[in-house]
Amino acid sequence: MADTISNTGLDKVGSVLRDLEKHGQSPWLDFIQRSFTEDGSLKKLVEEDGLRGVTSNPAIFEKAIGKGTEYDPQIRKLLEGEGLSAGDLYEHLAIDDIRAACGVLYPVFEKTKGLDGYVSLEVSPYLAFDAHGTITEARRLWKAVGRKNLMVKIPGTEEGTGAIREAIADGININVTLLFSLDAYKAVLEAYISGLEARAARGEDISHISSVASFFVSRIDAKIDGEIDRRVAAGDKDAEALKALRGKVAIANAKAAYQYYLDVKKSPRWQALAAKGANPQRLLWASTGTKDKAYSDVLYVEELIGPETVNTIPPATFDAFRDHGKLRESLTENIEEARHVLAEAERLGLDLAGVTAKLVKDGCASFSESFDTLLGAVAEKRESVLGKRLLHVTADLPSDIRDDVAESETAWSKEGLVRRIWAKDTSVWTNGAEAGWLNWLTIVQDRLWHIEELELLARDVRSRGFSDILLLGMGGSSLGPEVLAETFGQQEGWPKLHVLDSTDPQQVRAYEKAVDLKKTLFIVASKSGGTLEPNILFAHFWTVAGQALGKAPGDNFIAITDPDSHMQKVAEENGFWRIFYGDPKIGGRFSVLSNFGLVPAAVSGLDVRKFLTITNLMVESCGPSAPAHVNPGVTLGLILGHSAKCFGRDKVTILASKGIASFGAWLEQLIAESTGKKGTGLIPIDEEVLGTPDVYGKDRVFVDILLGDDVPDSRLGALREAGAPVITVRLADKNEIGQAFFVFEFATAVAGAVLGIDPFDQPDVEFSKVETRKLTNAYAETGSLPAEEPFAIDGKLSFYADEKNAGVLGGGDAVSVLKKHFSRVGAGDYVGLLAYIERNRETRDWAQDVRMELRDVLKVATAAEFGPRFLHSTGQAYKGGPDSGVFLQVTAADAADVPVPGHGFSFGVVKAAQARGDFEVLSARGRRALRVHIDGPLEEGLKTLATAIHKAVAGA
Ligand SMILES: O=P(O)(O)OC[C@H]1O[C@](O)(CO)[C@@H](O)[C@@H]1O
Ligand SMILES: O=C[C@H](O)[C@H](O)COP(=O)(O)O
Repeated sequence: MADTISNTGLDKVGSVLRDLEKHGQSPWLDFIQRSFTEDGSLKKLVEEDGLRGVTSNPAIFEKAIGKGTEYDPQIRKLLEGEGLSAGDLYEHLAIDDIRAACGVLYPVFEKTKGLDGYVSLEVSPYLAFDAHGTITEARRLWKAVGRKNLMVKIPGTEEGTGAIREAIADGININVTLLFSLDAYKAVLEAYISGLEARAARGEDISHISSVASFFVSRIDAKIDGEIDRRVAAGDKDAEALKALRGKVAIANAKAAYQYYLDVKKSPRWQALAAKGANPQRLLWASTGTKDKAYSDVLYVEELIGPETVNTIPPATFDAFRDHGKLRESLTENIEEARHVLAEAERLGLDLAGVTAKLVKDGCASFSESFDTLLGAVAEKRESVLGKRLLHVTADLPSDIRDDVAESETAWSKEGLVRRIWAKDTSVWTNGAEAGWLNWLTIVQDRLWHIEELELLARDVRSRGFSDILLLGMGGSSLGPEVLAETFGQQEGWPKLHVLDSTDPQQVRAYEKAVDLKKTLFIVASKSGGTLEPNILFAHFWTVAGQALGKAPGDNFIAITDPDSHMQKVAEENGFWRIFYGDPKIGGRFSVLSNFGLVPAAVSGLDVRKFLTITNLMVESCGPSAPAHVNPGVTLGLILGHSAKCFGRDKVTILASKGIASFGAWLEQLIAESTGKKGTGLIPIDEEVLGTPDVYGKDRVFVDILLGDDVPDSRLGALREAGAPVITVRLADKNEIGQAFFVFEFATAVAGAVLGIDPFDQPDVEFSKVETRKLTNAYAETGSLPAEEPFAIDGKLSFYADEKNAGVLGGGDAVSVLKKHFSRVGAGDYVGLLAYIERNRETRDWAQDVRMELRDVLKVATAAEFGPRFLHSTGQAYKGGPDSGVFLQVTAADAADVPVPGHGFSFGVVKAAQARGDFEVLSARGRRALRVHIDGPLEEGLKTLATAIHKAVAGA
């Protein structure tokens, strides 16, 4: 079938199409395309064939916009300014086309006094079963197109029917689409009439409202004929009677609908409306292209000609009818025969009601599919036009994972899961409390609307001449700011941002020394406001800043916290300079694009408006109108989720370019705390140096986050060849880091859906907090932590474990205990080194050396973490995730302690209690956990421990 009208025959005098008018039927065209309107072809049809209207649908727009390059210049232009989504772009293009066609048809509209000259634009097919969504969209489109000769197309589903009534009462012209059954048509006509009545009752004019009921024809025959053929082939006893119905049922059904129309028109109820100027809702024959080549190619035009009707004819049929169509008033012919056909169909069990009901469903689904394809094509064009303004996610996957992910993308599209995420539909996850944690989806736009607050703050901070900013917070309140501080560095003329997320006394002192206390702006960041660390860090720095300044330092303190939190009270009571609020519907690890990341960004001199504007491009890329297969957040999430769930590849190994190296620490929390629960989840592995394929098991997926033109580590090639999945996330420059935050947030939500968990809670973190609280309370009461007994001692190293672990590890020297511990590591496990010591360059190097040796010898994934920082990050997964972790906790005697003002304990005590609380929960969860405590100087103890580990695993 031709996609466009050929102009052959246009020169013929007296087009037969024009003569349809003599029978009271208006020919409309079931087709729209920009070039066709622009080059005058549409106008020619109006002038020479008497064309009186145009209809479009998602499948038609898919062909027009989704294919070829005709619309590319406009897409490029539209994307020059603000960041539009695929859905926004489609709507701009479609509305322009509809308006242009409305312009061509307007003379017809005027000449026929509003009877004809309409152009139809369909509401999103995704809304077919959503009454509220449909009416909202119908109103929006009516306004956006702004043409009197527009008809908004609404499906005649049950939900659509309610919207139709409202739209008519509003005075919007409606083309009801996807009508197959007489019953649905009756309901729609009732909606039209009652809509008019409602409007008339309000004393409003009803004479300008126009509506058509699009009754689909050929699709019915295609279905019924298929069933007939199937039964005949199966040797049905009624084969002959069935064959006699082939190609007849759809037309008979249409004729029955027309009879109903005539009856209603005669009714007193209609007459009353007619007296007020109401126009009848004409029947429009849709789906009139012949689908079965055995039939005449003009069957569904020739057989449905009658007064007060419309036939919207597809291009090829239009040409064919012009060429050899015959005119006669066929619609009112042989009504009895039509009734007989319908009765026969019923007698023979062809189930017209069932077929038409299914056709509605299938019709909605297939328009949704076309819309997906269309939006997908637009999204791809958008991505290519935006080019380096967007980060790019690509993946190199082994075929089994690739196929699985592709299948899942199709399922995600079919089930509308992207839109359901945006609609906060909890059934995407566990039907739990997820809806209360989804405002991160819209926070970028929200913050852009309030950007002046942040810009004002930035100006004020700059004018006050601070030298440093010290942010005190944990997890989601610190890791995002830390990425910003490390990625962008100190901005010229702005204070330097430091982030402190530790209770280690040495570390606290080190930060205190690193800043000029008199010229430092302190940010206390805690969403809940109740987290222990920011509260005690506040107590300490409030005291030392006060001492340095010689007065209460409230003017140098800012709080970022959720409304009504304990921290808000603290800030108010102490006269903080400013308080900024978080959104309580965003969890900590999803909060970096809220004030928790933006306030530190603004005060350290980053251009937050630019940052958010760039980030918003990615929000749109992952938006509700970006179908699964072109949605980078979905692709990323599905790969991560499926690799773990179906292929045992649950160690997400993060590699990052030097310029954005700290991103991994933020990503670790997001992935681990979100997915690591109920015995499942993804285990992030950050900062491992790449090795050769032989040091890896089959439990890895690699995520390579590259900046600019950085080339991937050459060793990745060998891993890829060895069958490891490799995802590349490429940022054109650092300013796209906000896009990286968002795309991983979206991906994590998707991976959570794949894993069947609630990605927004953190059930196991709470337990170690409880254990810690018990211990600090005990200390405050008794002046010491409860005594504990090592099960083995070797010089300055003492070993602790629960009874079960101690039983397995036995006594002996350090090497033998460690040997037994690491001998429990098997394929698919990971080793977690959990160090409750100061985190500085030297200790990080130490931990890195030890973990790399363990990785290379044991050939398993390794994590090197510092407490209590990781407690608010990967700690959740270590306790609640898969039982594949083998942990070595490292604690040490503090060289010097720092008291916590106003509390009966010190930082050293808190850190010790946190380590013990953490260890108790690991043990209670049955994990393979060993604690080694270092007495004496730390550096020496770490060396001894590293040597013991080396010996323990040598030759393993
Ligand atoms: O911002 P808050 O409430 O102090 O919490 C800090 C961190 O602690 C956690 O609740 C885990 O303990 C994280 O989810 C969060 O990011
Ligand atoms: O309004 C027009 C309908 O969307 C169209 O006629 C459907 O035709 P089809 O059945 O050929 O897709």
